[in-house]
Amino acid sequence: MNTIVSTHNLSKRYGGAYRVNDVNLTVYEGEVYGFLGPNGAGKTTTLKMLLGLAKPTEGKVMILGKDFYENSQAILHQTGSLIESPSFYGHLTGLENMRVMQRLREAPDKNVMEALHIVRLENQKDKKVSQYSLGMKQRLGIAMALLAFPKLLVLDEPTNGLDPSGIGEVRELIKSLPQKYGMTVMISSHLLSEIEQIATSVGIINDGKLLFQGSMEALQRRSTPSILIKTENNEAAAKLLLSGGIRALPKGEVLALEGIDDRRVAEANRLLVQAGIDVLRIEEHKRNLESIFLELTGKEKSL
Ligand SMILES: Nc1ncnc2c1ncn2[C@@H]1O[C@H](COP(=O)(O)OP(=O)(O)OP(=O)(O)O)[C@@H](O)[C@H]1O
Repeated sequence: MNTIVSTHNLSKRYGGAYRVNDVNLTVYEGEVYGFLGPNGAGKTTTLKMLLGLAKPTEGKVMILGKDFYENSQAILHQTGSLIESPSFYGHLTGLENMRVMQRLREAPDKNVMEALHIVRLENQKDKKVSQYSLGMKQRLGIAMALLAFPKLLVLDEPTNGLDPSGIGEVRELIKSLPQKYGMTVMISSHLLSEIEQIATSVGIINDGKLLFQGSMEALQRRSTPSILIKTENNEAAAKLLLSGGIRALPKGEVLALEGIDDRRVAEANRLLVQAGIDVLRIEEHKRNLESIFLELTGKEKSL
């Protein structure tokens, strides 16, 4: 697998504090990489550094196999992005705005209509952008990012301001880009549910630090349920189970057995009963991705 983006100890300090701290990202070709974190985690700052919109305090950015800061012109030519709110000429139509961008990006004529078609703005293309809704503006921003049909597309919270049907459309659009156009997509969001539905890989950032990076499957694997057992003597039970190779961690009134299958649950139960320790309760505690995310970020309230 080709690496399209990698960062090495990427850091950014604003004032006295590190807002992005030693971040090592790896994004492979053809992925939709979800960059997830609560508000203020450092997503936008990281994405800006990938695109030369903010200067790293420390660290290195490699894009398409080259050092970004030594090859920024060539790399930006193969990159499309939408960072924070898109800016437009309100007195011009959607199409005219696209034409301005087309000239800047030296993109072929046919791309303009194709990009407008992808974001479903063909029928609104002759309206002035000042009369566009927020969702239409967001879609025009995505069309502009798509205009050169770049190898790498970077979208910062692209569904912001969209209504539920708009969110669904943009989600489907993003998911189709790797297959249809060979693009690699990075998309940031503070919503786990959104990333879960779009991304094939995930990076989770909080307080400037990358807490998890891997495939969506790897993240989902961490959500195996734990088994909670309550006995009449948890301390003795934990010792006994450990001697049988089963780790049981005390959690309040119960013992938690992480990541074990049904057979091992039966074995644990048998061990306890045979040793004369009454088992009062066995229950399954399902951990969902939300709880893993909260555990990683420790930010329950901001979600
Ligand atoms: N130009 C700047 N000057 C000073 N501090 C900044 C600047 N830009 C960002 N920060 C700070 O850096 C931290 C990370 O901000 P950033 O915008 O990267 O977060 P984020 O994860 O994108 O969150 P959000 O979803 O709210 O935009 C915040 O504490 C923010 O206040």
